[in-house]
Amino acid sequence: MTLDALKRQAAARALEYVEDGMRLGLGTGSTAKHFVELLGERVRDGLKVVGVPTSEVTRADAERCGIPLTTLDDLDRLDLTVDGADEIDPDLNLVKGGGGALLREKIVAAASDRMIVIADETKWVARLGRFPLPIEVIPFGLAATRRAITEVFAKAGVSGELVIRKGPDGHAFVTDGGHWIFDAHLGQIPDASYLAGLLNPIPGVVEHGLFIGLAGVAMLAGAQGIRIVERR
Ligand SMILES: O=C(CO)[C@H](O)[C@H](O)COP(=O)(O)O
Repeated sequence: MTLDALKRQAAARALEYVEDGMRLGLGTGSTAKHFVELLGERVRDGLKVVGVPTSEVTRADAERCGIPLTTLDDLDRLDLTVDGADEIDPDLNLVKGGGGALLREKIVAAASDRMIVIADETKWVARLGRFPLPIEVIPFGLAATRRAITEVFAKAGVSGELVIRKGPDGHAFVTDGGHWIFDAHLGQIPDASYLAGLLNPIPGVVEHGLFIGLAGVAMLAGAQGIRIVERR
């Protein structure tokens, strides 16, 4: 089975958790796109839900699939967010942001009573850090922000190259919020929670891709079927 087929299976399993009347956070990426498409089929069959997209790409996909959309300005809380991830560890801490939507993804996940992360088994890791950690930054004062990030890396016992992400045109990739992204090639992150706490207060850092304590359940699709892992 292809990776894409596994992603669709994980998305289909998460759909079983969706109930009539739910307010849903809609994730971004190739796995979340499957969820949006499958949800759209259910909506066309009469399911009543409303969604908050985590990116402009997902907004366009959801609109195309006929899913009614709203914003976090019009809702206090969401019942459930379903999103993909770049890495998932046994505590269900995540690295996200490979698709560049980490800021809105984290805002939406934090506003949700529950987050289900959907992925193929290749995203499961014993320890986060193999996937370059996305750090969304303000372009102003970039060198100062880079220095501050490097200092907290040393404090957290990690190191690695910080590379400004490029778009297909060769220029800096610009997020939906108008920011840039550093991809931090760390290899491994011994204490993701500690590193997250050190990155949060850096003035030029808008957000980072460490999602600590946000996911409640992971649905991991592999050759043997779907493995469901609940946060301990
Ligand atoms: O964090 C994300 C986007 O910002 C995605 O959820 C993450 O990159 C996984 O994407 P995919 O499902 O395509 O592997």
